[in-house]
Amino acid sequence: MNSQVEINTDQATPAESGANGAVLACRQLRKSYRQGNNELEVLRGVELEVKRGEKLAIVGASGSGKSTLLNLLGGLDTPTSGEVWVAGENLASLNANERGWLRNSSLGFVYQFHHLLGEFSALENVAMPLLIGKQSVASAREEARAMLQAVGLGERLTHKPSQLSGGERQRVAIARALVTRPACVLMDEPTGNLDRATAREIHKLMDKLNQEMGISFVIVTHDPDLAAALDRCLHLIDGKLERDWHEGDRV
Ligand SMILES: Nc1ncnc2c1ncn2[C@@H]1O[C@H](COP(=O)(O)OP(=O)(O)OP(=O)(O)O)[C@@H](O)[C@H]1O
Repeated sequence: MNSQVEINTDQATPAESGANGAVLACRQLRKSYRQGNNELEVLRGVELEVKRGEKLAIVGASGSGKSTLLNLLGGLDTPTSGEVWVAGENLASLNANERGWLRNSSLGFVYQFHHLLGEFSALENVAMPLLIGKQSVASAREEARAMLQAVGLGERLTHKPSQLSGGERQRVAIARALVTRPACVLMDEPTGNLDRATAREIHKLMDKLNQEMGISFVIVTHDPDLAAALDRCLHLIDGKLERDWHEGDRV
């Protein structure tokens, strides 16, 4: 992996922070699913504030609601009640277009399975969010190339996802999430599908990009090593976020 590539930090300023310097926050967030006559209350008043540059782990048992929470924080789903604030904007106060724009400009997403577009090259996949953001093709390709170099894939620009290894595909997904210089990247089990050595490489890369670009990370993970290596680790228990009692005063 090429760690020598310089990222232009002049352009790396994350989107405006919200109140209290939070790039992402939620208040009294609740989410229930209706199944026939039954109501499944998954989130029961989640409170969260993610500061600029902070790396946060969310852990919890299978089915505790971690992906549900991440989807609400990313504006991909709507809460039953409560508020989500992204870069100082209350998502509920925006229309669908405005929400889409804010999502594209302020947030990045990385999932366990990369969700790259199979018919496009690595370069085209990474350039896509910039093109959606109405950037010119030439500058979108240039920034995508620089970001792929930053994640050590400068030699793989024209490869399609099927021509890349699992770790390389995940690095393309990370490059795609970071290329818009978002305030915060939301990750759902980003290395859950990779072997330990590759996962460790990806974790080091996330650290490097976090330090160089000041981007915040919210990472849902079952990996205790990754959770312990981040700034904070919160447990989703009974529909609420609780600090990790292993973390002492770090929360
Ligand atoms: N669209 C839906 N309709 C009904 N129930 C749902 C829906 N989405 C999720 N659930 C339920 O909500 C609960 C939380 O699901 P979620 O995927 O958020 O859990 P998770 O903590 O991410 O789990 P895992 O660690 O296994 O991925 C589960 O019991 C799930 O069955």
